[in-house]
Amino acid sequence: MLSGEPLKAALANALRDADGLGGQERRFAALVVRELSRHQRLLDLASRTLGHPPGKLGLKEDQALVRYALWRRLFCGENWSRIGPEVRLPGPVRPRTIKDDILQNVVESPLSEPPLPDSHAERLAVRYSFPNWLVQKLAQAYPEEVLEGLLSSLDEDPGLHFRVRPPGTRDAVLAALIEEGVAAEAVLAAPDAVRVVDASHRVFETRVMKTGRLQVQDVGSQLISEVCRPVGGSMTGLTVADVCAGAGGKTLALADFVGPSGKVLAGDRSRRRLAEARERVRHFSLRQVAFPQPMPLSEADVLLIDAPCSGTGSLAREPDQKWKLTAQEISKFQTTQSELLEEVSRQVKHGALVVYATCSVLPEEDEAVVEAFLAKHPEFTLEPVSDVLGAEQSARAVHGPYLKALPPRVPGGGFFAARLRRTR
Ligand SMILES: C[S@@+](CC[C@H](N)C(=O)[O-])C[C@H]1O[C@@H](n2cnc3c(N)ncnc32)[C@H](O)[C@@H]1O
Repeated sequence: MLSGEPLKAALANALRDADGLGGQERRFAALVVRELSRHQRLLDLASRTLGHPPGKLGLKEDQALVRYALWRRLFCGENWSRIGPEVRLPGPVRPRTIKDDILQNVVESPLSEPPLPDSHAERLAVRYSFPNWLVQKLAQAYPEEVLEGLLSSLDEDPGLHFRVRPPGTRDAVLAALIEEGVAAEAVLAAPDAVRVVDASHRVFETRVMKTGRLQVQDVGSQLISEVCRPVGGSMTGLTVADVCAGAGGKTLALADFVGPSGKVLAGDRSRRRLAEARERVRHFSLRQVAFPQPMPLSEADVLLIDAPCSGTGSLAREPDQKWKLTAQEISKFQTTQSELLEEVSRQVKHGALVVYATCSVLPEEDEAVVEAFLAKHPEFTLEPVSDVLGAEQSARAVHGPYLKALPPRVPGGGFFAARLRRTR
């Protein structure tokens, strides 16, 4: 976990091998690991002002312990006046060289205000624990009030959101959840989105969940499937190609939209992710989904390119990516995105709709890719996403012709989508 592999995978591996941990302990461990990565910059600054600069601590484990103690102190809102038993415990599973009196000092010494950087962007980067270069990029893209809301949302646990199935049954699903004693509410930013208020995870044990009436899915991600709809709304019977289906998150929604008389063709470069998608499709018994190789793209009425991207809109869920991403990688993503759009567009039939989408909040992977494509392809026309979104969703998530679902107005992660129609 401390060796630099993606946190999500490292955590899944570590928890799989951790015999003897109960569900609550597993959830706590996962929460803490994400929190320490999320607030890393601020925690390390506090550690430095207390005289324990991160680089000077003996082991990575020591640094993790100091971060943990400071996280409890700064973020847990309790009277944290002594080292907690979970930190003090010795043992082979927790190697460390740091002494208890140093940890005691970390949790007891008065914390002075650190000197604030001169630049506004850098102050935000410290406050919300982001690298400077990334905040500088975002500051060029967003006005100040949007920027601060976005950074503060991406610096918080986004919580769990669900999509109700079949589409349009939100009230009935909410009532059924309440009947089973799980408090949940509608999220107005997407027509089928709900948030479970009850933090106990009991929702996963409900009949509602077990009968396939809920799918875990971010609200902005749900909006991407919504903008694949034709004007007028109904996708029943259409053929949709989900070109970058990954583990099938949007494939399931698209399959629900087209219904048994329609077809979803799902593909992805990664066999492993596609195997997960197959499994989920089987779980939900969606016979309208096929995984043809190669994909017959010219048959599709709608093609979704949910492109590989920097994931800057998902940093609240995968906070370690803040520290791993580089500006060079972002420009590589941009190249891949443009190439994918080119490749797919060559095979699109006349009248078909291409939806280009990302979970990036950086215009260089979003509008810039679309605008460069349109400049070279007069046979495609940009259609406003507001043509197919309801008034509530448009008010929250539309920016010009594009879908720009940004937290906190749309809770969860940040997402982008554009509708490109082949008109010639
Ligand atoms: C943003 S993820 C897709 C998420 C997925 N649609 C969902 O809703 O869960 C992007 C996907 O693009 C895939 N990918 C990358 N390059 C590709 C290519 N050239 N052709 C097809 N898929 C590609 C990656 O393997 C990854 O699964």
